[in-house]
Amino acid sequence: MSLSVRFAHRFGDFSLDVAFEAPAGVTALFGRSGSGKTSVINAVAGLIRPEAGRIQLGETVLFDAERRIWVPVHQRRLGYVFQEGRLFPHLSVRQNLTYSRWFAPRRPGESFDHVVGMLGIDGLLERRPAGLSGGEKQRVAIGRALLANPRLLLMDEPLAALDEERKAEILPYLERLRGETDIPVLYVSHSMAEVARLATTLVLMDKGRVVRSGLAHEVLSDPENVPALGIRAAGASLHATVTTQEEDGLTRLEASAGPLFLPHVDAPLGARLSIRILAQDVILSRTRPEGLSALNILPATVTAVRLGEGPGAVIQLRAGDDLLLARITRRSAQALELAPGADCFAILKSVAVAQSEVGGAG
Ligand SMILES: Nc1ncnc2c1ncn2[C@@H]1O[C@H](COP(=O)(O)OP(=O)(O)OP(=O)(O)O)[C@@H](O)[C@H]1O
Repeated sequence: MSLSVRFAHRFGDFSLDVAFEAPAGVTALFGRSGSGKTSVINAVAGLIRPEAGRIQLGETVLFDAERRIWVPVHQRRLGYVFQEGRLFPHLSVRQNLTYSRWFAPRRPGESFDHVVGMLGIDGLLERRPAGLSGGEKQRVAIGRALLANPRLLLMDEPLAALDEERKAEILPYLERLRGETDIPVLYVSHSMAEVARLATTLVLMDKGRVVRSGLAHEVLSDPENVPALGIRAAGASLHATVTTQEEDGLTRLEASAGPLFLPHVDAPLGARLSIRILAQDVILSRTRPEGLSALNILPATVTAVRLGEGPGAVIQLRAGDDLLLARITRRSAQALELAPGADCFAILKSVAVAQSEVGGAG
């Protein structure tokens, strides 16, 4: 099932005019604060009624300004997960999870045991929300939303209230959800690390407009999108398989361009991972460097060069089957004669890759 969104709306001076498709999988809405992400979620949820446009989920038209169609919130069959879990404090986890089923249509949906197992909340069922950690509460909130048998899941900054440790604990469950459900998930976040890990589709927003949308890995690895993403957040993902846990604490992985050594990655041998490499953590050389402390040196070919307004340049490279981005100076780009087709070596410092940047390949 796919969600199709096209609408325009005005709040005072702020005008929102957006169009995008969200297929099954996780569609992340990404953009600066005030770019209109929550307003898009609210229009899809039926909390604001846009002035013009059309919103359709599968065969169901939720809103059509011209045909005066407007399905009210409670009939849209949406699951909504907010920043705070908003669980009922007086009910147990089990009662919180089953509560929404009273209102869900009597249709075979996600089974209770499946959802509880997928989110790892089997051990919490008899507890009250007050005794749960923030990450556990969010997992219960996601479970409750799924058990209402929704046709679309809306998640507005679901991890923003959690510390890094709790975020890291919950991300693998969201990756599982992405793999196991066939309903579209609209996911608002302003954390690029989260978006890069979870999104299958990415909608980049700026000042009430969609700047770019498409497959997440394509949008993220396109140097032309770097200004919209922010230079510090720019980067692309390498796919690699865990091959050895080494004695000195490093994990060896095999990417299609060659071996990679990262600080210990907690994943079984054979696991297929997606590793986000920030553009600012990649150094380029035209010849294979020797006597260098960096362990990760991948042969690559330049596929695109984007010279910035200032002294910087962003280079897109193909390394095996993956695309990488490197942020270097314009001066180095010229000195190294980096142009599409040029062969070079991408040098990645292994300690630069944070654990939060390593996720399951979706
Ligand atoms: N009901 C409303 N009335 C007036 N203005 C509104 C209303 N809802 C949103 N806006 C304005 O629309 C703009 C976009 O807000 P929105 O919350 O959608 O952005 P956002 O990208 O989700 O931001 P953030 O990341 O800070 O949550 C803001 O300028 C906001 O003040």
